[in-house]
This record gives sequence, structure tokens and C-alpha cells, in this order.
Amino acid sequence: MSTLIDGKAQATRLREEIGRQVSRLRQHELVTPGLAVILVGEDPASQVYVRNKATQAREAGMSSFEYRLADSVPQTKLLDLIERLNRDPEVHGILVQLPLPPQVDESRVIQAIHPDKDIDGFHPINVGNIATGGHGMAPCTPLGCLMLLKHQLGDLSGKHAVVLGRSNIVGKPMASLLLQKHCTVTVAHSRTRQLEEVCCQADILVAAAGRTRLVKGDWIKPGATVIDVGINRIEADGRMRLVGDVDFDSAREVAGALTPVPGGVGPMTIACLLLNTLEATCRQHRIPFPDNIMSLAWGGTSSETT
Ligand SMILES: Nc1nc(=O)c2c([nH]1)NC[C@@H]1CN(c3ccc(C(=O)N[C@@H](CCC(=O)O)C(=O)O)cc3)C=[N+]21
Repeated sequence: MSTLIDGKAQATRLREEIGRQVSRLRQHELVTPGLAVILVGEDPASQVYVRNKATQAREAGMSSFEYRLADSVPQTKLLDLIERLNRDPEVHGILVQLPLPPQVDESRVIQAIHPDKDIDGFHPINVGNIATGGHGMAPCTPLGCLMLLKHQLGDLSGKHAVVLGRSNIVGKPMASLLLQKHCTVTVAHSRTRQLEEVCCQADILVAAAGRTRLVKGDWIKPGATVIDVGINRIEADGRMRLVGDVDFDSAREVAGALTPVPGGVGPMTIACLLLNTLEATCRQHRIPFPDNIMSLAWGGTSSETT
């Protein structure tokens, strides 16, 4: 039986520490980190996420600004709003919930966000900085996964990590971050041949394929650490349930450690969003980013170099 990686508990601890740092900023620097979240359309799942992000930002002592735009909003309107938020000194981080409706060009929108306020880490400047190993805003989901891995395993150097999925939001940045931590990284996807055999070689398996219960127990090397990024809503016994890209029951018999869905990567994603907002605030006000929060985030081992 594998160890369950408690993302919910780790996210709570991280958010509490972020909350302490926010109150320190408010007291000593008279700065309140501000997070702006833009939601286009009425997708019920997106509404839940956006509400959770806003609530948790406020619980951490941040200001939260929410913008809900109609599904039919013209692209220019959205770009105007982003331009306004770029200039707003009360807003330190801007998140545009993806996906966007077809009349809006996603990459235009992402590039309109000022890189310093791009707490999602999707702007090409931040993508480039992360890929070249420099300092940049890392996307929240892969960052959360990396924190869970560091907490579980400590040093990741030399481990074979297989990332299943190649999206710009998870797969590609996950591969960059794991490389930075000296893993041997394989990025596998739907066209990969012998997918099962590739997965079986992983010491670390990050499943972000977007396919319900794709990864079975016999795709996993005994003792491997498995991070399940999938969020799939399925109907079971007349009720909606959330399941991952990993077949939890069979994986549990083989993996050394495994994240559950829900309660794994999801809560860490939101905690990392707040962490990025805090970091963006510090950078914009030229305040040093507190060390203790870095060590909490990275499991106490932040002294690695090349
Ligand atoms: N610009 C942008 N940035 C994002 O970070 C972003 C996005 N767009 N679009 C949608 C995805 C999805 N996402 C989740 C965040 C938290 C949970 C989460 O907290 N999940 C809970 C369960 C929540 C539930 O019950 O539905 C859990 O896994 O335990 C899930 C999904 C962020 N995303």
C-alpha cells in the first residue's frame, strides 16, 4: 500500500505561512497583495475554482478583485480590462481563467498581461525564464507538484521523471522544473509508442494527460512516486465524482507514494497561486521575498545549485 501524499494539508500549511507574511507586509510595508481574477463565461466548474481562489486569497489577507465577463465578450474588451489592471497599483497579480471562448485569442490575452503580474506563469517571458533556469513566475500546478515531490523525496537529482502530457499549462513547464531539479525527464503523450513501458520506467510519474484513469497499477514501477494532476468529473451511482488520470485503486497497490484526487494537486495549485501573488507583490515593491516561506515551500532544501 502506498503512502498518501496529503496535498490538502500541505496547501493549508503553505497558505497559513503566506497569511503570516501578508499581515507582515500590511503592517510594516503598508502593502496589501491584490489578486485580480477574470472569468469569461459561465462554466460551472470554472465558477467554483474562481470562487475558491478569491475566498482563499481573502483568507490569506489579500485583496481579491473578481471580474465576470459574458461568454460573448469581444476580445478588445478583455484586452482593455487587462490593460487597466496592468496599470492598477492595487493589483499585483492577474489571472485569466482558461479556457477562453473561441472569439478570443488565448495567446494574445496571455501576452497582454504584464510579465510581473503574470502569476499563472503563462507569459512567454516567464516561460522562457523558467526554461532557461532563471527566476521567473512558474505556473501554479507544476509548481505545486514540484513542492509535493520535494517534500516527499527530498533530493530529486538523477531520478527518472516521466511527465504524461505536453500542455503549456502543466506538461511542458513541469518538464522544465524537473530538469532544473536534475531529473532525467521524459515527456510522453498520446502519440508516444509503448506508453505503458515508458511509464513503467518512471521513478516519478506525473500524470497530466486529461484522460480519466488512464494510468493503471501495471503502468507503475513498484515504489514509484505518482502525482495525479487529472481532474475529471464522472457520474458514479447517480452522483458526480472527481477522479484523476490515475486509476487510484490499482495504483495504490504498486506506487510508493501517490496523490489523491481530490485533495492532492488541486489545493496546492491554489496555494501556489497565492505564493506567486505574494512574490509578485514583493518584487513590484522591491521588498525581499521572505526566506522562511521558500524553505517551507521547498521542504527545507533550497541549497542546490547546478
Ligand atoms: N489561468 C488559469 N489558471 C489556473 O490555474 C487554472 C485555469 N486557468 N483553468 C482551470 C484550471 C483548473 N484549476 C484548478 C485549481 C484548483 C483545483 C482544486 O482545488 N481542486 C480540488 C477539488 C475542487 C472540486 O471539488 O471541484 C481538489 O483537487 O481537491 C482544481 C483545479 C486551475 N486552473
